[in-house]
Amino acid sequence: MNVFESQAQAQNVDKDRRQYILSFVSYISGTVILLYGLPHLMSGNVALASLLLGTSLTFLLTVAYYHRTGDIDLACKIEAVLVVGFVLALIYHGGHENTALYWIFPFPVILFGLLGVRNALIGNTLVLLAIAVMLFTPDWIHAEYRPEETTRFFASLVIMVIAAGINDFFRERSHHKMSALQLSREQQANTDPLTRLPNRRFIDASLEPRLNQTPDEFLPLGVVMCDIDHFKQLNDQFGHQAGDDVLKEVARLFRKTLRRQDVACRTGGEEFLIFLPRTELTDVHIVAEKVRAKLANTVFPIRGTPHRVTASFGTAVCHSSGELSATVEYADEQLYNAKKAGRNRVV
Ligand SMILES: Nc1nc2c(ncn2[C@@H]2O[C@H](COP(=O)(O)OP(=O)(O)OP(=O)(O)O)[C@@H](O)[C@H]2O)c(=O)[nH]1
Repeated sequence: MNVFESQAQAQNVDKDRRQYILSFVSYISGTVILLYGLPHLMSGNVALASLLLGTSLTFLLTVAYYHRTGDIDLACKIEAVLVVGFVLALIYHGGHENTALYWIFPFPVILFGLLGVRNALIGNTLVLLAIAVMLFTPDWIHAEYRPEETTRFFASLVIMVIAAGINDFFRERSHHKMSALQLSREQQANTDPLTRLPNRRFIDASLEPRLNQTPDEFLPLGVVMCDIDHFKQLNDQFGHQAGDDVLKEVARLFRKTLRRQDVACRTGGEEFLIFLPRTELTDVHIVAEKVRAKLANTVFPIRGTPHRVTASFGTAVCHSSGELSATVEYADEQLYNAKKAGRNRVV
């Protein structure tokens, strides 16, 4: 399990941005192109009307495809291909009274929004090359542009692509920096500074929301509550620093013993909660027993003398996303029973 969620949240923010651009291109541009195309249909300009109405329809179909599948990457790629096709076809045709060149400017910017800096730069460069070929070999195209118009248009389009590329490059870079900063803040807030394990806040801020979002990834969720035995005595006898060293060593043992998808959190002084995704009670017991035995057999050198530390464990299993708190409470009760029954055991 990815313990910290900020990376995924940053990706969601970026996905939202691309979704807005896709919707803007599809709904706004699609509608404008449709309204622009209808009069040409009425006036019998079939070629231009088909180009405009066909583009408008395919824009709307692409956004419908996205709403059906949720596949933003593919939807943006399809939309980008349509944008490029529309631009080239419009330049070829010339549009209404050969005014096509005036309508092209927004589209390189749209490509940056849909594809990201790298892919949009490649796409825009190819489009520029294709436009250059079309404009500077006028015999190949249907439209008739004035030579001075094509040169100025092309120069300003190149500047536009460069400006949009620079703008998007720095926007993307600051987005990455901000998400890295957010990730590090989130990690700090959700991490116990002594043991570097996730803390109680992590459970509320990250684990529980994820359990609610994707319960199948977790359920049945094994819960083990663990509490070091006679820790006060150890602190009193050897000092707080020795107690801290033991806590760090216990955290290290958890990391070494548990699976990658399991999460051990430090929830209180000498109290830990271990979450075992997709684990039934029998296996929860086996894991807790393995941790218990490993801890009991570990020798802690405290002030130069070997020392042994034990812990008690309470186990439970969460079968539905709404039951997490109740399951943790039950594991706590089981821990109490383990303490009552003599400590250094799993109940
Ligand atoms: N070194 C150290 N000690 C801590 C920390 N947090 C809590 N403690 C100590 O942990 C001890 C917990 O003691 P108790 O709750 O009485 O539990 P216990 O002595 O382990 O007894 P049982 O749980 O019944 O076996 C207290 O002395 C706390 O001061 C910490 O971060 N570092």
